[in-house]
Amino acid sequence: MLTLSSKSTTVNFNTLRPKPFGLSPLKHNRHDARNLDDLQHLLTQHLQTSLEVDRLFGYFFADITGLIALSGLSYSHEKTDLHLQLGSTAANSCTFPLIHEFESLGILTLYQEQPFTLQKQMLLENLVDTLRFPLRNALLYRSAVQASLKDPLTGTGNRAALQQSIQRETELARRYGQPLSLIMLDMDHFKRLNDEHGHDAGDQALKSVARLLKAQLRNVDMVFRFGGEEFLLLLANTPASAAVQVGERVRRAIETTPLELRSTSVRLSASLGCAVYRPGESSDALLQRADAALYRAKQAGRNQMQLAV
Ligand SMILES: Nc1nc2c(ncn2[C@@H]2O[C@H](COP(=O)(O)OP(=O)(O)OP(=O)(O)O)[C@@H](O)[C@H]2O)c(=O)[nH]1
Repeated sequence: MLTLSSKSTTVNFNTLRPKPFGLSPLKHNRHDARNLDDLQHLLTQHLQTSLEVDRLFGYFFADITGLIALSGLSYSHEKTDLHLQLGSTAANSCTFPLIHEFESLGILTLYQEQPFTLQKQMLLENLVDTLRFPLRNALLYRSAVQASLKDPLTGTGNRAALQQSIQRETELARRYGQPLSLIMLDMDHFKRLNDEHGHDAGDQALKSVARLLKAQLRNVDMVFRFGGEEFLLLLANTPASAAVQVGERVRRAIETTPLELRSTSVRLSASLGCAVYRPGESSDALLQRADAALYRAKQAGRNQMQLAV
């Protein structure tokens, strides 16, 4: 069911659908009415050409604002934390919960300076309807892509995601001369934890550490599970001095957050190696330097961070 609510009204369009476009100026003008058909046709065609959510809304907004005055739109899909806005917000808004077979595809809000007439709301509802199937497909595609880049146990990025991100971030750091730091983190004595408390306890420890890492970092920092009990933190726009602080914060958070198991509580620790990107060096070389620093941290007694040379 598609329902629409505006600032002051809530309209169920299942009951209103048979009504034609009504008394708006569009109704009296064959040219405009033809354009509306064209618009619906054009929209349907455009929306078939992309599986990317932001592009779909880009086409949608560009196409309908060619005929209908709107200031902007916003779209949010809470389930996937997807939010986007095009144009600008305005005094009046019209909100469309997008639903496909009982599944929420998100909420679309359209903005304009003038109040929305009922006719305009109905017209927009018809146009919004063209989004439903393309949007459903785009959301499915997006979640498949995201799943393929996530480590299923910890929800952090996986190795494939790391490859993409590190290429992009080193390229950006090189082009804009911004500092980029990379921290490689390896849990200490993880084999012992598995051996003494079982593999499930080891898995719980990895999940707990992933949570701690995410909690300690900024939104723009990236966390990846690099190997079994190894994580990688990619800190964009972060020089060595700040990376050292981040590393120490993370190390301390792990050290001071014991893993609570059913019958006991286990202390955890991790060793870290940090390398700061040198303009022109390959991502592999950067990773190798972080790895060498991590090795030194292990050699020096664990539960510490070493900076790469
Ligand atoms: N529970 C669990 N254990 C894992 C996973 N991936 C790797 N491991 C275990 O992590 C352990 C890593 O052992 P080692 O490489 O010897 O390292 P360590 O025992 O942490 O020793 P140091 O790194 O030298 O402190 C192995 O026993 C792996 O089986 C996982 O997904 N879950």
